[in-house]
Amino acid sequence: MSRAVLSLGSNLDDRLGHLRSVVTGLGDALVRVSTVYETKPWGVTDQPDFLNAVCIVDDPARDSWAWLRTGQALEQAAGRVRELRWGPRTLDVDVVTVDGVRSDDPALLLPHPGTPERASVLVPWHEIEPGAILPGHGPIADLLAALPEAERAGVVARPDLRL
Ligand SMILES: Nc1ncnc2c1ncn2[C@@H]1O[C@H](COP(=O)(O)OP(=O)(O)OP(=O)(O)O)[C@@H](O)[C@H]1O
Ligand SMILES: Nc1nc2c(c(=O)[nH]1)N=C(CO)CN2
Repeated sequence: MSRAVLSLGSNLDDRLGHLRSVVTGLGDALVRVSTVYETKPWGVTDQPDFLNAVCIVDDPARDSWAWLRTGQALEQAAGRVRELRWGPRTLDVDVVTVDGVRSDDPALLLPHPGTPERASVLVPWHEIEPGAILPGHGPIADLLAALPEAERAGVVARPDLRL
């Protein structure tokens, strides 16, 4: 196991700087990274807009748990404090998929269960891997097409913000 899709989000402090810290921290494991998107918050809607991006990573030495630990270490380095569920955060790194792995361990749910409903994940992922399949759910192009137009409209590319 080695290849993973990670979703990145930030809506506090230096949002772009936090996303950049992930790109830097992943180093040679980074294969591809999407454009940065400005997105309307889902879940808790009374909070600042997010910057979101998705990246593909590859490292034969890391399994799915190692990708989770990598994400958590990057969150900690960005000063993340766990407060409200779905609330504001300096940096959120979710493991979306790792190869075809399925896991129902609450500490590492794979694929990440929020993915089919989240335009903030599907839009950037589709940009860098249009033919991707979400294990157990099918082509991400179909998941994206099934979302309400308002959800997709809340995800706006920010090509002026370079990772
Ligand atoms: N695929 C996954 N990626 C990241 N964390 C996961 C995953 N599956 C389970 N978790 C667990 O979720 C917890 C972190 O949740 P977090 O506070 O980031 O949730 P959230 O970002 O508010 O909500 P959501 O998980 O719906 O995006 C951690 O304890 C982690 O072990
Ligand atoms: N648009 C958007 N909304 C969110 C996000 C996120 O990354 N993007 N993350 C959340 C916490 O998990 C809650 N809400």
